This record gives sequence, C-alpha cells and structure tokens, in this order.
Amino acid sequence: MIELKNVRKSFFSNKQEITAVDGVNMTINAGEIHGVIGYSGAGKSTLIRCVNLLETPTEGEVLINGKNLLKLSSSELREVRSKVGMIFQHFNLLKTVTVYENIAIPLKLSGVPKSELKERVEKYLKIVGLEDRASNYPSQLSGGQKQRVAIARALSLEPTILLSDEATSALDPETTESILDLLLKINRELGITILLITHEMNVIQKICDHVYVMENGSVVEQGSTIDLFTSPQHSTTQKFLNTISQRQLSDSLVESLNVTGAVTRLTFVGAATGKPALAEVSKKFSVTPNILTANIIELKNGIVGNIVVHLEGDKNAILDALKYLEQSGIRIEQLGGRQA
Ligand SMILES: Nc1ncnc2c1ncn2[C@@H]1O[C@H](COP(=O)(O)OP(=O)(O)OP(=O)(O)O)[C@@H](O)[C@H]1O
Repeated sequence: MIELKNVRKSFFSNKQEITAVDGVNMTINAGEIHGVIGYSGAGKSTLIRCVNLLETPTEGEVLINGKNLLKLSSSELREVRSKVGMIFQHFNLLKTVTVYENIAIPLKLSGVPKSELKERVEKYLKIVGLEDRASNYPSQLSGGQKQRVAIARALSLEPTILLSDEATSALDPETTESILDLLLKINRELGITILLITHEMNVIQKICDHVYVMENGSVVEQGSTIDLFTSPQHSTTQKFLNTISQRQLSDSLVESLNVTGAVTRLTFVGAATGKPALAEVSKKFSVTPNILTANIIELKNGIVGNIVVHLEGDKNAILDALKYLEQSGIRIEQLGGRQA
C-alpha cells in the first residue's frame, strides 16, 4: 500500500522557489493500478520520484505499507526501497553489456547469491517474452524490447510496487499496447501494485483502476477510471478525454440545433450499454433522435458509451423522453446551456 499525505516539493532555481508538487494526497491499495495524468510541467515526474525518495519531499509524508519513509534509518529505507521497482521513458539500460548482464548486475549488487542468478534472470526474461535475447546488446533491440528488458530488470528484484515514469511515451501505438498488456499481466499474475505517470489518456483507459489529473503541482480531479470517463468535472480532464473520443461539437452547431430540439449527451455505463434506449424513445414519445457523434470506450473495469444526440420534438415530449432515458440508468447532459 502506498500513501502520500499532503506531499509538497519545492525547488529553488535562481533564488526563485518553484513548487513542483503542492499538497498531494493519495492512497493506493495493494494490487491496484493508479495513474497520474497531466500536461508537461504539471509535476508528475517530481511526484512519482517522491514515492521512492529519489526526490525528498519538502513537506508531508510518504508511507509504504504503513512505514513513513522519511523517518526510517538508511538501512530500513534500503529494505523498503528494494520492494519498489521503477521503469523509465528511455529505459535506462547499460549499453555496453548484454541483456543478461543488465538484469544480473543489479541482482549481484543487491546480494542475490551467484548460484541463483542464472535462474532468476531467465525466469524474468521469460515473463517478458525475451528468453531468446539474453546475449543481445541493447542496441540490437527495438524500443519495445528495451522496455521489456527494463521491466524484467525491475521485476527480477521481486518488488511489490512498480513505479512507471512515462514508460510508453517513446513507443509507437502498437508497441505501447503490448507493453500495457505486459503491465496488466504482471499486475494480475504477480499481484504487483503499479503507480504510473503519463500524458496519454489511452494508457489510463487501458490499465488504470483510479486516475489523478494533475495541474500546477496539484491534483485537480481524481476518481475511479469509470467515474472520470463518465462524468469528468474539470476542464483539464475533459480536454484529455477529447484526445481519445470526439466529445465536442462547435458552440454554433449546438446553438442552431437547440432551436428545434435538445442536443444531449447520453452516457451509458455497465448494463445501460446493452439497452436499445434511443429506439424505445422514438417509439414511446413524439421525438426523433438524430445521432451526432457516438463512441464506445473500453476501460480496464468496464465499458462507457457516449452518444451526442439531437432530440427533435416539442418541449414536453423532449422532457418526457429525457426523464425516461434517465430512469433507464443513462446519464443525461444537455449541451449549450439549454434546459428542455
Ligand atoms: N530539479 C529541479 N530544479 C528546479 N525545478 C525543477 C526541478 N525538477 C522539476 N522542476 C520544475 O518543477 C515543475 C514540474 O516538473 P516535472 O518534471 O515534475 O513535471 P512533469 O509533469 O513530469 O513534466 P514532463 O511531463 O514534461 O516531465 C516544472 O516547472 C519544472 O521546471
């Protein structure tokens, strides 16, 4: 379990104080995957580096399994840190040694007996699907393969927590998918808790249970991934959602369509995604639904459907239709400030 309590981190640069992380709280239960998303400069890297004390917080507490890292002796801190692995955007492999040595060297340094090294390296290379690449040098591998070696290196120290600092940002979309699948696999099969930072909403969508949206050092919105995708409150969250689905129509289009009806966003979650709600509405009420945009987003823990529809008809019929849709478990949001 990871807990951050009111963590703040300031830097001094040219006698000016820069607050990179400003009072962040987090609770990540064992076995969960949490993601922090934010634009460049939001404070994500500084925050994740506070979790294993690569950066020492200026204020606040960092607890791992109930132990406050800032109060531990150096030997106790080494012990706790050995259970926290980390992977990076640019892999951080040693270029002059083989894949095998890249994994074996940290193991030797951490005191794993020589007799166990080969078995340990081979075990984790197999988990990441690179058992036949032990004698290659990093320069002989693709970006995705290099990240797999970095993941094997982190896992070989048998951590309970993995920190991922933009691990897929340097990879193409297909390779990103395969690395995310690997992270899901190690979370499920090895029970490893994962905290990741990213600027890509598809990373959050695919593997996270819980999301934090960061801006100017603070968490501006957080919640379960389903809640954030269903009902984003902060404009930054909405902007990130727009990067993966067409959610926005121009104000002028919405305004002109609202003259003859109501432009409404319908959000379906779980069981509601299976209902033919719009077909029923057009049968039961004197309204004609015209679909303007529609998409389905598959999340780690469910499916969210999004339809922006123009409900054409008279005011009372539209009101009845909207009430019916709401009672069917669909979230309703009328666009353009109009209330039918
Ligand atoms: N060592 C440092 N000294 C001074 N300022 C720093 C230092 N590290 C980070 N900062 C500043 O803290 C703020 C947050 O930086 P940080 O790298 O944590 O953001 P980020 O969200 O990870 O951005 P990116 O995605 O571009 O890495 C920025 O204004 C940055 O310039």
